[in-house]
Amino acid sequence: MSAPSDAVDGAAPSAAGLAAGLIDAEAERRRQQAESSREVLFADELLPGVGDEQLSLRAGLAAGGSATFLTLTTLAAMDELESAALGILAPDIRDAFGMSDGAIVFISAASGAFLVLGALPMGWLADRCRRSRVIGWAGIAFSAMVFACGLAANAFLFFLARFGVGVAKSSTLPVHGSLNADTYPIGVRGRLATISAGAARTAGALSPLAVGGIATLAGGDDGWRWPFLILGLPALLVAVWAFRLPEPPRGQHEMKSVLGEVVEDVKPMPISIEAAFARLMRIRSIKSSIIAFSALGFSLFTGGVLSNLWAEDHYGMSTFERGVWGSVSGASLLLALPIVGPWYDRLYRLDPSRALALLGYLILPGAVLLPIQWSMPNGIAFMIAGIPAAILSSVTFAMVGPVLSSVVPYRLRGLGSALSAIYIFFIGATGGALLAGLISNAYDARVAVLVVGIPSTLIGGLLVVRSAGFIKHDLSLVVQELREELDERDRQLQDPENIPVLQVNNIDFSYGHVQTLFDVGFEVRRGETLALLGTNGAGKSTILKVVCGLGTPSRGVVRLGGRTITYVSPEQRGSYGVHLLPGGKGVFPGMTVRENLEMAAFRVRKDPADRDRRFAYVLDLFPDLAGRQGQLAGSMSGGQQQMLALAMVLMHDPEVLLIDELSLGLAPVVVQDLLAIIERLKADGLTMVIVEQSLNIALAIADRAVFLEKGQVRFEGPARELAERDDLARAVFLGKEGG
Ligand SMILES: Nc1ncnc2c1ncn2[C@@H]1O[C@H](COP(=O)(O)OP(=O)(O)OP(=O)(O)O)[C@@H](O)[C@H]1O
Repeated sequence: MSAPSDAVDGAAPSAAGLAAGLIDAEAERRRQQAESSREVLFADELLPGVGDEQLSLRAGLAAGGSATFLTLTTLAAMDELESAALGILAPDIRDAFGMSDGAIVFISAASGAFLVLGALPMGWLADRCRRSRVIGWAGIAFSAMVFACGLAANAFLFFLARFGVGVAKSSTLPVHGSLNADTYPIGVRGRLATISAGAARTAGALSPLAVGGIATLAGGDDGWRWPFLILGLPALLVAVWAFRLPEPPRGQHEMKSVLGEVVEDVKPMPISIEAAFARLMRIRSIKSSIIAFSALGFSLFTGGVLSNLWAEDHYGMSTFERGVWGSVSGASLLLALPIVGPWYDRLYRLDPSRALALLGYLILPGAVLLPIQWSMPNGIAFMIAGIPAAILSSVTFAMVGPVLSSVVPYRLRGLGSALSAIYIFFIGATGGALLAGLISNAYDARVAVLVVGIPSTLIGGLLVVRSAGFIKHDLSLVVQELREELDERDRQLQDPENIPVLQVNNIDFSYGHVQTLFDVGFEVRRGETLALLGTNGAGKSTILKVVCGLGTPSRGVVRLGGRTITYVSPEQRGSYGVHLLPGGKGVFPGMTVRENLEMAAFRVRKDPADRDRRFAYVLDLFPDLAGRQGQLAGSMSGGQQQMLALAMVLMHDPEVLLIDELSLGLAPVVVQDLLAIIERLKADGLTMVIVEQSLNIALAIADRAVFLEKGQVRFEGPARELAERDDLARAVFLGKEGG
């Protein structure tokens, strides 16, 4: 039941009846929304990577060639070696530069924040450029900055060098993750991630020995510099080799698993970071796991440094002793990784939600293990007791990559990983470092670890378990999107002359938590005028926002001339010819008509011939405005201002013109003038989508109509057929103005 249809029936509903109706309608909307957010559209075996044949590691590696994996793993191992070096050398660097505990904890963990600065551009590059090049250049920068750490003359220069290392390292998560996911089949992602983490850990485990050994051998106050100076060279060699790695088609393994073939987008449209992030944060399994892993980051990143400081200050352990125990801890993780990787891959093939839940259950015991470790009576017991918690958190962190690769839309892999890097390292690592640094300075390292570590482990574990409940739904959306792409590709191949100018397919859209569009879809052909009709609040204006890029849908695709523009920015869509005339006042009232039009011609200010052509066209179309060019826009009538707003949007020479509320609030005589102009635009071949409250006006101008109710399409077809649908037509305002 809805208020508008009651009103049309002519019955005067009571206030209580209206309120009950609204409550019912809201309850129905919530039910529909809850259903659509968990609904699994396809059987398990149709989801990417689920129910596939078991794949041996060797076959998986052979499918993409082992060079990529080996190179990326070596680079990741060097990252880890370098990070571990910092943890081990922290007390020496602190003493060399006369810093406090808080300062060295902050500098070590703040690489996380520096890493975030690079993550966005790296993710953006990963989604649009050849990834091997990005990896090569980032590797070169990394080796240079590591070298600079060893040469730093004071604490500030050391801080700057750490900044450089952090930014250079930021390619690891977005670019390596994206390249690995597109190079190797889904069935081996868990194992590859654990091998990579294992190699990194081996480097990390050897690092304390190597780093401690080199620093002790070099001796003196400056011994800590040598490990940095020596590491720079091999990092440089691997980076140069990385330029030679092959570039696989994006999303190829999801496509092979779901469609049996690869549909390659050869000239993809540029992706807007804002749209990508908006879309990603609407995918619930991604959002929950990203927040979960950032909560975990609070304890994971500061834990190592604080343990080392505590071991030296409280138990009097030397650099070498700490190094040995760090190596033992790292080595014991290696025993766990070969179990978890295959376990994850097997579970994922059977049921992805169980694979994700497994990770959550592995995180939770850490909340009990931490206080046990930090209550140990001596250094050796302390180091041994820390091993189980370190293993569990590191194992689950190794799986961030495979989890994200499975649910992030393949076009957004780089930015998806960048988003998680921002959350994990900026909020998790830096937030954790600041908090732990403050608490450590005010109390001690133990209080810092317990206050920060226990809640973050609990929150992280529970959120990962929660995200397991959404993953099948989210994977089924991946399938739907891939199938839609294949159908579209086939359609374009069969009938290349007949590609619609605008396509809106399977769109879901929410304002915050309130979903307003449900599976909306329609097409507009070149030169066609489509009317969007519906009751108040049905979602008509929202559709226009989605088409012009002011809103990012949580599902579905928008295409312009057959090319996907779902993640393209509004400005860029404007340059491709999609323009919106918003409802309400669309002019600058304090400027003259001429100045308003000049503002609209800003884009072509450097091309006087084109600018003059547009002026001539618009002034010819609106002779009344031609005579009022010196008049202030605000002093004109509502109808004249609407004409000026239309003239301004036409100055952009649109290919698709979207008009919100064409006739709302205008006098009948003005509406007649407007309709004459719309007729002329139609005759000139302009494609238009017009939101219109009046059925009569819609019938007068539109070739086809889409009727919406409560965010769903109830009718799509020739406008005159809508007039014959009594049930729908009654719900629309029968236009006072037009007719
Ligand atoms: N910025 C916003 N934030 C939150 N909710 C919004 C926002 N804009 C619109 N809505 C809600 O979204 C739903 C669809 O609104 P929309 O404006 O798209 O409908 P419409 O069909 O154009 O209606 P009308 O003809 O009344 O403008 C409505 O329930 C509206 O209240």
